[in-house]
Amino acid sequence: MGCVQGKKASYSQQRAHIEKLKVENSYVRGDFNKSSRGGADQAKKAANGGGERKISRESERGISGGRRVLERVPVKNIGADEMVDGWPKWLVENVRRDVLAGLVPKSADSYEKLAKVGRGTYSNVYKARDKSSGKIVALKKVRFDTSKPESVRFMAREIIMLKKLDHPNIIKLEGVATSRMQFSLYLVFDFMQSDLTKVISRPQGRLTEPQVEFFYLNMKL
Ligand SMILES: Nc1ncnc2c1ncn2[C@@H]1O[C@H](COP(=O)(O)OP(=O)(O)OP(=O)(O)O)[C@@H](O)[C@H]1O
Repeated sequence: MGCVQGKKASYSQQRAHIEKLKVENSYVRGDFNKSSRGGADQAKKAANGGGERKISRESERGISGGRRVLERVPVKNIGADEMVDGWPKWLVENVRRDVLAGLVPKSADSYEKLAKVGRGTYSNVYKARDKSSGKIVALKKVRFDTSKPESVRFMAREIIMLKKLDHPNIIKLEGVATSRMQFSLYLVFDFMQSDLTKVISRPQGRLTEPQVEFFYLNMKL
């Protein structure tokens, strides 16, 4: 086992590599609750004919004399996305047709958000109910730094892979929903009641050896 692990990149190495790729491809890092609220406010404003506003973020520009030089740069206008066939224009213009093939564009308004259940490095995850079917799903909100083609294509690759993956141990991508916030999308997944982190940190204490073996084998399958 040790030899196998020695040859392959560890989970944390793989994870670090993915995080690096996301940074390089303009995913937006961190908690964007405030921005999300801003987005909702802006959507309301837009609905009222209130127009757009610029938001800015601190971006690392370089290191000078050992100190990080931060610059406030305008990132994007928040307002309604221009839509093409139900999808945001910036999305259809930057991904291959097959990425969205078979996906029916839904709006985030088709879901009732019930609770925020998790936070990824570049996303917030919500438990939500599909208003038409009543199904409980997980909405993973991914936001992009800008509408840079490479950031959208990076996400498109993720969608292509998720669409292909069909395995009982891999959570299924149900669809993609559009957001009221510009340059932002929801990936819609089956809702999982628990995950390995919750299982490991359960109040009953450490897992037994057979349980560890069970989870290990399932991860390898
Ligand atoms: N399908 C789901 N059902 C229930 N909870 C989920 C689901 N997907 C993610 N979560 C919750 O959200 C948390 C963060 O999600 P995830 O692990 O996918 O983030 P990540 O891979 O770090 O995301 P990012 O793409 O932003 O890097 C998970 O630890 C889990 O608690």
